Amino acid sequence: MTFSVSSGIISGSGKNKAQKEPEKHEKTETKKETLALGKMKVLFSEKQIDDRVREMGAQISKDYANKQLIVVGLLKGAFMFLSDLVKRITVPMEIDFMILSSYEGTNSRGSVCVQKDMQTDPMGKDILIVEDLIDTGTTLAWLCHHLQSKKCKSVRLCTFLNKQTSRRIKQVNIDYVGFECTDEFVVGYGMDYNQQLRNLPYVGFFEQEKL
Ligand SMILES: O=P(O)(O)OC[C@H]1O[C@H](OP(=O)(O)OP(=O)(O)O)[C@H](O)[C@@H]1O
Ligand code: HPA
Repeated sequence: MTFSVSSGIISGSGKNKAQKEPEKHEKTETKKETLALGKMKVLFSEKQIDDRVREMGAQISKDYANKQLIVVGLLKGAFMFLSDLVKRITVPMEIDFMILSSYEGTNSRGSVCVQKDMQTDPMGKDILIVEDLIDTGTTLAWLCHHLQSKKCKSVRLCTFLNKQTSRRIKQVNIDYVGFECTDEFVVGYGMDYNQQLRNLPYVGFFEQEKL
């Protein structure tokens, strides 16, 4: 697949993402270029995703009968999964969002900061955190710890993808997992490559071309 983007966009500073230095241009206007990112391999199709999300929704509906459910989506990555998932949950709920960002140190990504907090007071509520993927575990480990101080009635974690990776540095208990996922840089269904490709309705990765 070739993917046409402006050099300014593709060279963004996303963590754990392939980095590409912007080309230097004499003129300041953004130059359009076509980047060959390799062939897209589909990991999870729309049909597989739909089937699994329905199953997850049914399970969550059972588990949260008679509870005060607040579904909290972590933006941006979880937006598509959350929107599909809540349609399959049949118990009453509130929906809220957070934006967290983590910083890379020389060896680890330890610090997380809240860019946008949830609007609902979580005290006494049953919180279900909805995430697109867990990689190092930093984001969810930090959030669990953070919510412990908020006197929630319960906190459970739901992730669409659980990456099988040696980069996992924080062990977190995940209550609901959509799919176990190989250690590829995945895109689509909310997940990005330098902020692009979130809109793909399936999950894929770019196969490295053999030399
Ligand atoms: O387990 P971790 O190593 O903490 O990584 C997982 C987080 O990283 C990605 O978010 P990102 O910060 O790229 O933001 P995004 O959701 O806006 O894509 C992903 O969406 C998870 O939230
Ligand atoms: O595989 C990934 N895709 C998108 N964003 C990510 N952040 C960590 N891993 C990934």
